Amino acid sequence: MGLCHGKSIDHHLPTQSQNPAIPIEKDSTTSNSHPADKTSDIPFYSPSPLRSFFKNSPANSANSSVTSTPLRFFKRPFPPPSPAKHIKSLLARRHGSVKPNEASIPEGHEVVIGLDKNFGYSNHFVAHYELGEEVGRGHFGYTCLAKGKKGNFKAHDVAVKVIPKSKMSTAIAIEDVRREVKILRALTGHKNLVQFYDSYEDDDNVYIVMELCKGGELLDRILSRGGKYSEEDAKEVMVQILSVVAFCHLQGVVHRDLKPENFLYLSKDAKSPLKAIDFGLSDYVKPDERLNDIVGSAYYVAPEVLHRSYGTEADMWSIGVIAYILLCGSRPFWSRTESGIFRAVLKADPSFDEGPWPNLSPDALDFVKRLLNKDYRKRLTAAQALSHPWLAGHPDTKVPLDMIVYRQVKAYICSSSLRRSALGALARTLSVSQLAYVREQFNLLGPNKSGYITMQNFKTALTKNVTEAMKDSRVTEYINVVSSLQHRKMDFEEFCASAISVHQLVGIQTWEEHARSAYELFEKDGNRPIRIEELASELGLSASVPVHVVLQDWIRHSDGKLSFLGFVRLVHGVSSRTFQKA
Ligand SMILES: Nc1ncnc2c1ncn2[C@@H]1O[C@H](COP(=O)(O)OP(=O)(O)OP(=O)(O)O)[C@@H](O)[C@H]1O
Ligand SMILES: [Ca+2]
Ligand SMILES: [Ca+2]
Repeated sequence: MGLCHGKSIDHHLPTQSQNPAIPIEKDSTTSNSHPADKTSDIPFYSPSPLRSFFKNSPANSANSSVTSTPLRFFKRPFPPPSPAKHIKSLLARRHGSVKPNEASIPEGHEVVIGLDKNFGYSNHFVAHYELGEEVGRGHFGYTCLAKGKKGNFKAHDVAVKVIPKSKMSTAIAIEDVRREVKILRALTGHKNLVQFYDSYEDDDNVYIVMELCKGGELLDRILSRGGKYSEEDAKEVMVQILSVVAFCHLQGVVHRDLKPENFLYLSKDAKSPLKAIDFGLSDYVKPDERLNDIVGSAYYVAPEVLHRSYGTEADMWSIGVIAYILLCGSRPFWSRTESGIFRAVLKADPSFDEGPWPNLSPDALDFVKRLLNKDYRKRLTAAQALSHPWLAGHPDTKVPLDMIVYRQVKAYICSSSLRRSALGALARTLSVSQLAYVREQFNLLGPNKSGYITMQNFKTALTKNVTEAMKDSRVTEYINVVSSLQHRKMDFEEFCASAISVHQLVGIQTWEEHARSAYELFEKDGNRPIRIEELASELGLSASVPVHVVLQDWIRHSDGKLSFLGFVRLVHGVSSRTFQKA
């Protein structure tokens, strides 16, 4: 669990102004000298031994003379954040009385009565594997090398994450481990996801056996380059992260702890694939569902997670933070204390003024900004991010099906004819390149020879992508219910109107122009005189809404047709709840 205690870049990036020649390795001065850093002298927080793989690498030695580390690294030292205040208490609630500095207490120290710590996994770990040296540690688990003794894995090297049962002192902590194994087991078959092999248990531990990643953490590579990537190298990383996250989201799984420590390279090779690990905080989420528990790592946590209402978009924020770090080498939201970081996440805009941002491509800037949008509705989804012009030309970019499209289309079908025609006008203002992602999604849905799709196509397309996780997350069930409601055909033009997200369009620079030209088109063949009562009923507003008050500006007094404001509000989509909230 990486809440605020994950290894931070601070531990490893000494400030050049203090000591320009310090190679990037474990920095004992920063980690031990700061009084707030209670984690620094804890065995669980020592840097992963995998770092030693890098010690003699050319990238690492070259780094000792790095001069291009961005300004923010020079200006102030990066003491680790102080232990969490309110978030720390949430962590404690989740994991009982476990405090970071108790993380290495021998098994059996905490006696918790009444918790069922039987997972139903095989008891024969020792018969199957020979445990070797430790290769990494996290908050509640440590990972060892192991060799198979028999069966398919005989003489094969694997990684085993060992999670001591003594650390599972609440039902939630036990459930987290159960879910971690279940999700890892279910999410098979993506090349950027660590391959799960098996799970075991004995009286003391749970053992998760998986593919061994020998290439170290992404964090190590970032550090070994002085924290800055060229755009091309950053793209390489981003495409892989987005690809696996788009896959998880389609399966109805939100990772909730995306950070450079949780991506490992399979080998030390420069071209090695990157693998997502650590599904310890992951959860299932249906397309319309909102989660509310605050989990994650402080630097990477999305604002809506702190507001306790979030979905898969929270992962996209974390990816935005990773992208920002890759491209400029410093964190977008930084403070000395954890509560300060949260304040920054909620209120501050990341800086794009200092070097190297002015020299980066406008596409790179736009990409990062559209991930670090505080309004989760305006943020890119993983599939959209893969279609973003910054990555679109990349050879490994393969855009998968995006559940947001399903959500949009469903909302469109349930909308009034007035709104559908307004959305149609808006879609007609978008260029072919702006609609490239919608076109890709349409093709993925497999239109028939005449170029039409129905909701049934969503079901068929999803079935092609189904894993156990999709069943566990009940995404399939959700699709089944809705597809039985609607069999209407839709051509590409109508699909565009239905699939575009107005909230996301508002986030682009040219929104105002689109809205104006769409209104002109709507004026020509969609706008008509409408009474307030009729409008209210088209919008499906309940009787409790004072329609003459809230809708009066929606109608143009000169001719009784929809005003520009009414048009804009209409395309956003409204419900009685919108007005009750206002
Ligand atoms: N498949 C693997 N191959 C090699 N090393 C691994 C593997 N899985 C995990 N590790 C190492 O073990 C470390 C801890 O694993 P993991 O992040 O899953 O543990 P955790 O206790 O859940 O961590 P956290 O404190 O971030 O929640 C990783 O950071 C990594 O260095
Ligand atoms: Ca974890
Ligand atoms: Ca981890």
